Amino acid sequence: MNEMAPISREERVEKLKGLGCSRKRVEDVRFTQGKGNYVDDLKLPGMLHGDFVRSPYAHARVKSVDKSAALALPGVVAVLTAEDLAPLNLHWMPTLAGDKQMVLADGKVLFQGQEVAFVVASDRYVAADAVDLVVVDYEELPVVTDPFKALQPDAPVLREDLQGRTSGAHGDRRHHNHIFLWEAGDKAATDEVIASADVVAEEMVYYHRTHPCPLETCGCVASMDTVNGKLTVHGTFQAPHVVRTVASLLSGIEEHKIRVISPDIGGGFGNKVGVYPGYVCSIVASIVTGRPVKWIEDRMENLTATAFARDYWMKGKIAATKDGRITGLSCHVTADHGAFDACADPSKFPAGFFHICTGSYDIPVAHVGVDGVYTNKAPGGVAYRCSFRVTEAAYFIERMIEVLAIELGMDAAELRAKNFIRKEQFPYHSALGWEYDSGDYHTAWDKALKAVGYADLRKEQAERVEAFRRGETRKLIGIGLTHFTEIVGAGPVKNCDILGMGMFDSCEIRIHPTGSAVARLGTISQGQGHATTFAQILASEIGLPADSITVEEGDTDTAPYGLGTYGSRSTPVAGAATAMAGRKIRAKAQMIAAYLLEVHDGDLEWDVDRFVVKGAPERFKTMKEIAFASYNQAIPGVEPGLEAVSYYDPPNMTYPFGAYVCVMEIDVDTGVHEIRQFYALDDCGTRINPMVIEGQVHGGLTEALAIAMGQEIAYDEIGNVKTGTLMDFFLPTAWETPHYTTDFTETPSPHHPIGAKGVGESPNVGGVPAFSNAVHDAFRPFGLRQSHMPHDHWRIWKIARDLGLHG
Ligand code: PCD
Ligand SMILES: [Cu+]
Repeated sequence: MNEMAPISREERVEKLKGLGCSRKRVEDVRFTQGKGNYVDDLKLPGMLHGDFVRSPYAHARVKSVDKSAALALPGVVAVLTAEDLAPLNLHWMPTLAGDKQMVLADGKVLFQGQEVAFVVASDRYVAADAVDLVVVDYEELPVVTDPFKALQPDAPVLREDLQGRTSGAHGDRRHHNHIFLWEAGDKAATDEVIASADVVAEEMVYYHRTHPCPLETCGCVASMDTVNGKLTVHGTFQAPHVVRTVASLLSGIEEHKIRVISPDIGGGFGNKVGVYPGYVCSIVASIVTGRPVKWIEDRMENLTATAFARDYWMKGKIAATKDGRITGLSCHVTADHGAFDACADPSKFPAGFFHICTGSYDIPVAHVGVDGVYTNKAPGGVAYRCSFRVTEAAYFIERMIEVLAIELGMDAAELRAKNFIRKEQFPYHSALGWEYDSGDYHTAWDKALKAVGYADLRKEQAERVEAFRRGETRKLIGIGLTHFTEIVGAGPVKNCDILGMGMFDSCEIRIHPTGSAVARLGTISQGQGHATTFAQILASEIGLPADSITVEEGDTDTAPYGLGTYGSRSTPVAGAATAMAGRKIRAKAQMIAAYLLEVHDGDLEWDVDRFVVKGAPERFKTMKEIAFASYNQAIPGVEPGLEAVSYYDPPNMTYPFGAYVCVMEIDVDTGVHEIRQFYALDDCGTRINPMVIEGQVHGGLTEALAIAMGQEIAYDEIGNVKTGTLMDFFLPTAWETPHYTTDFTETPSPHHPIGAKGVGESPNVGGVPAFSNAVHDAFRPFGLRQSHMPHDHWRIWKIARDLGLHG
């Protein structure tokens, strides 16, 4: 009797664990029990191991490579150099930015750690020993690590392969180390406003070079089945389908004969978007030897040779009226791209989406110009938890606002509120060409200031300064404010492509007869929890419990084509595809239900997990019943089965935003800081899983803490990487990580089928300026305007010293 008792509507909703539910992450059962399956766990019969000979020099001519001693070592199967790859035309490869990059040193090396030869051996240790036996004769060349010096007339020529070329993939080159000048906005109008403004604040804002440093380094296993002609590559790929297409174009192997699999990934953070020489060499080595070849980086290789992030010198001018209305903004960026332009940005945007740098403010005119420059540093320029240079943009504008507030003698919170784009201005067209889809900045800002007790904090800070001046304390208080606007979810295809591949995404759903399902997407989780959250979107759309839906990603033989996961695009693009595919399922289910209930389609309405006859609630068919009928009952005019696929090209990007406040205590004598409070309000539109969002925010804030307070990839004058190990490269642990208070407002995206915006990147975009502004704010009463990150203890101590605070 009891099991037949109808359950309430609320109970049915709850059972689905759909949108808005803090459903526990289904992935964690395997991750917390050591059952994850990462690329280095893969062991194939007869598998060989590859390892690189790397350049110790940042710039040198390679006069000869002698591999005889290495080849003589028992267990060594092959040693590849550029000469071996040249006949296959694989000694250079295209980069994501329209440049090309050496796979193995071809005549010279251009950065420390560059790949010179690839040793293949029966085990990893033999390979490493053989690396030491390869004798390379180098002739050192002058090194440039400073992008400004690289542009001087007498700077050494880095890219001899480009000599005489006056234009590149992104237009004119005006110097042998110049890559491009990219511009947006109205220069003449901006210059005019700045020239005649009441107040102009000018500053050089540097966002230093850093590195995503995922816990799992990059790697792959390439396996050529010479009998069937099929190549399988397992690897740490954030965009498996793109890797397949590129591998096909480069190797000439037909795309259906290539299978790319991203297994579990131990963090990506943008580091695993690009194509690395290790992938190409492993594939070639597998084809040559007919055996599987594994290549896995060590930590130093990852930090010194794979994609770095940032390295933007941003010279800004911001103009305002006396009472604090911003009237114009200009920015010129000198962007250090390293030895090859391998930035991961949509083709049309060599500076990514940097021109979101007007931020959350209604700025009538603006102009940006970005000069890309070659130096003797590692190539890359990936996101690292920012969609395509948005972190740089947010840091720039949030610093400029602070500097302007100093210039105006105005409170920085008030200055922000005065210039926010107002709610009724959305959709808002920015001076640099974006259409912000939605936002409600004042509500978020007021909520944040109220939550932290802003007025009281300012009072406490002022009292502390007085006490400091009286010699009663050596600690200052800094209040770091940030209001950021993100831009995530590339496409649309008409604006955004990578190597000509349009940035849509996809979802394919197959409902099984008993009412469970599998959904496959073109994206790939690296820890974000897609298997949990995408099932929730679907549960709400099709009325089957999330627990009955398996989400699969990362196998190009089974998943529909998609552009992968980075730039917080999975929710805005693949998440939308998931909802749309779900709606197709529901449309077919409605036809089936109408037949079963002997009514017209239009007489049915959807109710949580079933179709109900309007006005007759006792007559319904559940999704589970419909699924069974779809396979097992002949329905006139309807094909058997219940499947759908959606390829979704978003009409616009989504614009998440947030308001962050960091309260920091700084010891003037030691430079040691303590974060007393960190409040983060995020608005990512409709929230799929609040717990996953909170986890994303905690992770992103901790990366922001790292970047702002200590993490950097630093070079000395001759191009040695000074921070190539975790002894020197700051990676915060629970010890350094403060407590975070998270909060939210919910402003749905008007164009996304469920109103969701991305969130994964936001905490980094907003976090870095919040931490950095707190440091600056502590010393503001003593005359500090701008000081470069990272703010490690030594640099903070130096600020205090330079301001004369050490007595
Ligand atoms: N509204 C909403 C949104 C979102 N979400 C969720 O959250 C997450 C995220 O999302 P998104 O934002 O969309 O993103 P995606 O695409 O998925 O991802 C990406 C990101 O993600 C982040 N996070 C993370 N986490 C982890 N764990 N790991 C990793 O690696 C990572 N990474 C990082 C990065 S860096 Mo780049 O690449 O740089 O560009 S970008 C990035 C997922 O799960 C989702 O679903 C929800 O729930 N809701
Ligand atoms: Cu990004």
